[in-house]
Amino acid sequence: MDDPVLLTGAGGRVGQAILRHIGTDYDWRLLDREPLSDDKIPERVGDEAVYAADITDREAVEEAVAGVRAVIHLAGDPRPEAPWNSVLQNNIDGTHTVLEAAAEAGVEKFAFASSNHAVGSYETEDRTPDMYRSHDKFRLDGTELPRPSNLYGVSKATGEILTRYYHDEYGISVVNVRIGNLTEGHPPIDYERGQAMWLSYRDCAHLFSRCIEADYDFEIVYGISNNDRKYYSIDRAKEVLGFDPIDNSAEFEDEDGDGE
Ligand SMILES: NC(=O)C1=CN([C@@H]2O[C@H](COP(=O)(O)OP(=O)(O)OC[C@H]3O[C@@H](n4cnc5c(N)ncnc54)[C@H](O)[C@@H]3O)[C@@H](O)[C@H]2O)C=CC1
Ligand SMILES: O=C1O[C@H](COP(=O)(O)O)[C@@H](O)[C@H](O)[C@H]1O
Repeated sequence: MDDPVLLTGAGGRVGQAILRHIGTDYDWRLLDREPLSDDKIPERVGDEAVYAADITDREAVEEAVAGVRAVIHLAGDPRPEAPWNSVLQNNIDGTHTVLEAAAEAGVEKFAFASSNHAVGSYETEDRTPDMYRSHDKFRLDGTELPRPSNLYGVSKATGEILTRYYHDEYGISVVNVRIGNLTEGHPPIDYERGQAMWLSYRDCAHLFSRCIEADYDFEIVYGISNNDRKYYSIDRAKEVLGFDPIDNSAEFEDEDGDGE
């Protein structure tokens, strides 16, 4: 098997979506500040590959990243309403620490869990709710500047800028995945925005496996399923990563199917 892949934030929702679907495909190193219970760890992953550490702990991160070929960096405060102190420490300082350690260790690929909230302010009053509906043609495609909708979004946009610097300065291949709304089993109910940016668990795992496998330089892509409703283009993820999502929130629409 190839060199290991480090997954930070392995115990969370995105981490578990990945491990449930592709947990046996890679030689994982798993890092989370919370101890991982046995049911969260794929069978083949031994204790020596599991790190209970904070991503701001440079020494611990250096140990976890030594000899890995790729990093999927998820650890952080995921709350859209998270206060500045928390996003500064967990999302900005933490991401900086992981990038520093990865660059120093000569990691080849780095996938960063960015967010829809990095661009949430494109959802202006005059565009919504139409942009959440399948007839609407408005699309963000990853070439636009960030327009964060909260301080959490600011921290994710800052993470993207940090990855840009580490790509340009150290040559590490980077893909920023602006993840939509990961919900298990079915899209969010009675929440059009969430349905438009739904990412199913299996599509999420497939997308991050493509981030490990594909060749790229620096990318910003959107991570949503193959939804009829959408305001994020997934063309770039398809083209560069070979992303081929199979779920679609329209399959769960109400009976009249009016998309509203
Ligand atoms: N779930 C979603 O729909 C979306 C998630 N994201 C991003 O994906 C990433 C993962 O999100 P979720 O799995 O939903 O969150 P989660 O809260 O379920 O998982 C995050 C994990 O990271 C760990 N963690 C947090 N801060 C840490 C630190 N300083 N050091 C070490 N471990 C730390 C937590 O213990 C937790 O297990 C986050 O960066 C989030 O911003 C982005 C967009 C949408
Ligand atoms: O970045 C994130 O986005 C999702 C979706 O945002 P929401 O405002 O529509 O709920 C959110 O659920 C997740 O916690 C967050 O990390």
